Amino acid sequence: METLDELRARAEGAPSILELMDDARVRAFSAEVDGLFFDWSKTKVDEGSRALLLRLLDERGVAARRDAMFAGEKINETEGRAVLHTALRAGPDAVVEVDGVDVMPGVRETLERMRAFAADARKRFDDVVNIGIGGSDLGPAMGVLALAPYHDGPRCNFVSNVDGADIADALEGLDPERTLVIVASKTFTTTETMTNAATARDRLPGATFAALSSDLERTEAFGIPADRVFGFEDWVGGRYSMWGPIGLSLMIAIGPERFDEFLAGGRAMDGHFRDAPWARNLPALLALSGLWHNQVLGCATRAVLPYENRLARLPAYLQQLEMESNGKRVSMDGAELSEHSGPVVWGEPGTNGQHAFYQLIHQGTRVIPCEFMVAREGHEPGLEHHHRLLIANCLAQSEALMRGRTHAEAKVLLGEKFEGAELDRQAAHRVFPGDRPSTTLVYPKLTPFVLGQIVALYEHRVFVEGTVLGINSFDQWGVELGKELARSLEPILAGEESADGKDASTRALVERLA
Ligand SMILES: O=P(O)(O)OC[C@H]1O[C@H](O)[C@H](O)[C@@H](O)[C@@H]1O
Repeated sequence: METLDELRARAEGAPSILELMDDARVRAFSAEVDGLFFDWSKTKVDEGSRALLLRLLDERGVAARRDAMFAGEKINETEGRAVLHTALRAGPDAVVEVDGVDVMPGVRETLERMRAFAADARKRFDDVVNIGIGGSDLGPAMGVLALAPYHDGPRCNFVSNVDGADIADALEGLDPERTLVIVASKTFTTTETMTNAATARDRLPGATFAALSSDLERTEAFGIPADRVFGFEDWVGGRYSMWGPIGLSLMIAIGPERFDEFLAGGRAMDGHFRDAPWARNLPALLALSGLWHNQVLGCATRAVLPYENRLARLPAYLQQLEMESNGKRVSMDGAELSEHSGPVVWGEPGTNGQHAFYQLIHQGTRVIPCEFMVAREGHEPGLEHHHRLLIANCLAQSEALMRGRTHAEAKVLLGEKFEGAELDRQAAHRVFPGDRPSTTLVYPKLTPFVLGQIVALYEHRVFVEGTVLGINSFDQWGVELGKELARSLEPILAGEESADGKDASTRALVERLA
C-alpha cells in the first residue's frame, strides 16, 4: 500500500512526541463525543501523517463498507452473512433489511421476551450460572463485573472452561430451586459448553434451564422448552453478541432498564460512527492510531490499560474482539496480506500492572503502544482520594513514557552517591528512553451507557482497521483446526483408537497423559 510506505518514510526521523507537543496539537489530536474524550496527541503522528492516515480511509473505501454493514449487506463474504450486531441496539423506529426483509420486528420481540423473563428471574432466583465460551461468555462476564455498582439482581457465575474445575466450583453449594442455568451458545455445538451444560443438568437436577442460541432444533433436543429459549440470527457474530440474547445474564444482573441504557450507549456510538467526519470520528481515530503503531511503525502488540478495577475483564474481551476479528493471513480475495494483520492485544487494570509488567514498557527494548482509559469519577462515596490517586497514576504513566529520563538527569538524581565510571554505570540503569507513545480515553463514569459507548467504540475501531487491511473481520476459520484435532485425540486418550497416525511428539505426550 503506497500510502503506508509514504507514512513509513515520514516516520523515519520524525520529531519526538515532546517536540511536537503544544496546546494546538492537543486540540487537533483529540476528539469528544457524548462525554467520551480521546486524546492521541502523545503519539508521533504529525499533521502530515494524519492527513495520509485519513487518506487511507478513503483509499480503502471504509465509508462505503461501513454503510454496507449498517444496511445489512452480506459483508461477511466467507460465510455469506450480513453483519448486524448494530441492529440489536437500533432504536424503536429503525428498519434494517436483510434480503429485503425487515429484521427489526424480530429483534424487538426477542428483546421484549428477554425483558419479561429477566424481570421474573430477578425475583425467582438467587444464582444465575451462564455456561458459554468465547463470545458467549466474555461479553456478559466483562459487563457484569464492569457494572457491579448497578448489579441488584441475582449473583451471576460464568462457566466457560471444559476443565471440570470450572463447572464443579460454580455449582458448589447452589440451591437448584433458586438457580437459573443459562446455556449460551450460538451454534449449540461447542464442545466445552455442551459438556458443561450436560454436567450441570446431571449435577443440579431441579434447576431451571434457559438457552441462548441460533439453533432452535438443538436447544429443543437438549430439552429446554421454547419459552425459555432466546434465539438470534446468523448475522450476529459471537464476539459482537452481548447486545442481544447473549447479554441475558447482564440484563438479569442490572435489570432491563439499565440494560436499555447500555444499548443506548452503543446506539449513540453507532450514530457517531456513521455521521461524524473521519477527522472527529472516535472509532476512526482509534483505528488510525492502531494502524500507525502496528502497520507503520511495526509494533506487534498494544497494551490496553484501564484505570478502572472493574474493567479487569476488558482486556480479555478485547483480545477476542480484536484478535479473532483481525488475526487473519489473507485478504477478502484470498491473497496473502501485504501488511501485517492486527496486533497482539493484552493488558491489565492500572495501577496493578505498574507493579508487574510496566518495567518492560518503560525500559524494554521494544516499543509497546499503550491505550490508557480512565474515568473522571468513581462510584465509591468517601473514597474520592483513591480516585485522585488512580487518575494521578494513569496520567503519570503516559507522561513518563513520553518524557523519559536522560543519562544526565539520572546522574543528577544519584547525586553524591557514586562517582566516575561507577556513576555512569549506575545512571545507565536509571535512564528511560522516553518518546514512547500512548493514547488516553477519558469517560465521565462507568455507567451502563458509557460501557455501551466503549464496547461499540472498540467494535467499530476493529472494523475500520480490518477494512483498511482488506480483512474479513467477521469470520474465524483459524479456530477450526485445533477443534478438529481435539476431536481426533479424545478417542485416542480414551484408549479407543490408536495414536499411530500422530507425530512422535504428540504420541509421546499421549502416552504420558493417557
Ligand atoms: O456461541 P458458540 O457457538 O458456542 O461459540 C463460542 C465461541 O467459539 C468459537 O470457537 C469461536 O472461536 C468464537 O467466536 C465463539 O464465540
